[in-house]
Amino acid sequence: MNTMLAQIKSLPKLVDEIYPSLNETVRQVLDHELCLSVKRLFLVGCGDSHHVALNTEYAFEALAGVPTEPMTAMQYARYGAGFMPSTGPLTNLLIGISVSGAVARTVEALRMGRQCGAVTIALTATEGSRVTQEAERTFLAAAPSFEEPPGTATPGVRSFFVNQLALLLSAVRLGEVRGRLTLSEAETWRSQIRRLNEAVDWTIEQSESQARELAEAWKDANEFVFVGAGPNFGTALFSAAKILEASGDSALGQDAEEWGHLQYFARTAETPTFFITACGRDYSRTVEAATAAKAIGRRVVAIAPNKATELVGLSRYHLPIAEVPEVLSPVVAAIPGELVAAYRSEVIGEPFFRGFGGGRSIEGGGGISRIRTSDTWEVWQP
Ligand SMILES: O=P(O)(O)OC[C@H]1O[C@](O)(CO)[C@@H](O)[C@@H]1O
Repeated sequence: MNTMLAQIKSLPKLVDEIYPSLNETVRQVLDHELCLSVKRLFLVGCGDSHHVALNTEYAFEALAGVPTEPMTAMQYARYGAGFMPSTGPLTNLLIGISVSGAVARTVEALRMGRQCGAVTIALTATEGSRVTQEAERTFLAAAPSFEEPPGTATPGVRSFFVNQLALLLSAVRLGEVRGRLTLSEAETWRSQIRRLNEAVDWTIEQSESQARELAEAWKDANEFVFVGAGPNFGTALFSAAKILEASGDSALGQDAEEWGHLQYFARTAETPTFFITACGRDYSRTVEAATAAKAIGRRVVAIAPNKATELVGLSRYHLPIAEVPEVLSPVVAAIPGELVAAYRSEVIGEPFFRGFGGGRSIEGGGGISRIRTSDTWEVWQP
């Protein structure tokens, strides 16, 4: 049984299961006083929890009008927190994102943010976890548990999806209370978020067979590149992360402009290169980059809506995503990469996370990599 595929296919129902409680929690955590006073927002986390911050920066800026900085937990904790502008109480808002609530660097980021005067919120699936002890407020957002054979570790897609919805609803809430959105505009955004279940369902149905075919046809590939911009730069990083976790292949997420400055010069001609776009502000540059990629022999794939005819025309495979506003598009755009990763692992017979062998260990969330027990700033500070 491919548990990653099963998780992907559970996503449309997950919207129905969690939407009402998420919406309620957003209202409680983001009260009027905070919504009105905040001047800037820092979104921090590690891995998928960093990618979701990149996915939603655009929503906070466009829908809520709040300047937003998505940062890795490391960058914020050690190089950001101490340099936030001193604009007074309740003006710097820090949301530390950690599904497990136990990742040391995100705990440290929340601690440093609080010490430096930010309002701190822990967005987590784990009640009572370390991040909740560090932050002033907790935003609990958990996917209902998913039946899996005992001892199975599956690359996470459900928790990431829940966090995408939680942050998009937070952006709408901020926009509504701050008067950036009218009540009826806010309701329209909420109902579009609510209906993402249909868009996700459609995307899975339309892209699954192409994802499987591509995984079988390109067994020989030993590297995968995902390219995206704006909110879908995070999708590119996340898609590469799923390949690394699922099949262990070298995989890279890159910005659509940066690709032309860097990967364009990579020696291996036929690297599968996936261009992810919702046909938004990025589209003209994405088509230019894909044109160049095709010209130098890359195996080009489009992860895009059907209306992306120019991009699709350049591509060997098209994994269609539903047409939704660009600001919401990472919710659907993450699906094809997840499907490719799930099938790639199956086709080459590679266990998820390398079965945590070769010196790796699952306990402590990564064992020797010390993602949960790493020394924090106070311990090593000179
Ligand atoms: O959201 P969390 O629990 O802080 O985890 C962050 C990252 O660390 C891992 O749990 C393990 O590397 C990833 O799955 C995740 O992307």
